[in-house]
Amino acid sequence: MSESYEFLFKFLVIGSAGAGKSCILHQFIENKFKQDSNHTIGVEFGSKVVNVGGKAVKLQIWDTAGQERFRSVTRSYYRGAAGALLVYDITSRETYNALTNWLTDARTLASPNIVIVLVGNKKDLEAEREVTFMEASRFAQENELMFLETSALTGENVEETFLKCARSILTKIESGELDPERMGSGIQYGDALRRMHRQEKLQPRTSRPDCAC
Ligand SMILES: Nc1nc2c(ncn2[C@@H]2O[C@H](COP(=O)(O)OP(=O)(O)OP(=O)(O)O)[C@@H](O)[C@H]2O)c(=O)[nH]1
Repeated sequence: MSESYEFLFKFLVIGSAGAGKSCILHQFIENKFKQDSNHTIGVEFGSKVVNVGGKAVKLQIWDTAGQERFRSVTRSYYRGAAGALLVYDITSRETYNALTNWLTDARTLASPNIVIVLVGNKKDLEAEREVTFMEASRFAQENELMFLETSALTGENVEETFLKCARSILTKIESGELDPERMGSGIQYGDALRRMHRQEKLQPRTSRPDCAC
């Protein structure tokens, strides 16, 4: 598959251990459920080119360990992320209660303009649910987050979650709210756009046909 893309966005996947972060990433990239997922040691990486409103966007995704003992390592990956998936497990109130801490880390350590999607995972385990959709939805609203429930097992809403985050970033670039050229924006131009910008810089459009000077 061609690796040609217009933008590259750096994404983080954060949240408590066992929430299903690695399984979500695996489902997104491989289109299948990761059997026997072990705890992530430090950070893992994946990437995929997606179509966002007709534009090819490469998502460079860093899947971080949820375990406390890796916190100092994972924190060093937050810088310069354009988007984040903040994951909890709908069958574990403990992972939901930890969201505020994860959110504080994301907002202080990553780019201040980071786009965050709250993800309630394990939607397939309805009978074991401990956190209602309404409750999490309210939390998302209060904290200006987008919100979706997913199942890494069935694949429900997994791709939609990444696309939702990418779409929001792209909209902000197009409206001028996000500047891809700002250091640490977590956004890079792909080859075609980079060439165009370089050319514009080399050949500034100074001569105007209607100009008498
Ligand atoms: N039923 C169900 N189980 C899931 C789902 N997603 C993950 N799991 C299970 O939850 C457990 C933890 O999943 P992981 O993806 O390893 O969790 P993690 O958030 O990456 O954990 P850390 O790497 O320790 O931070 C595994 O046993 C998975 O099989 C899901 O959507 N549904």
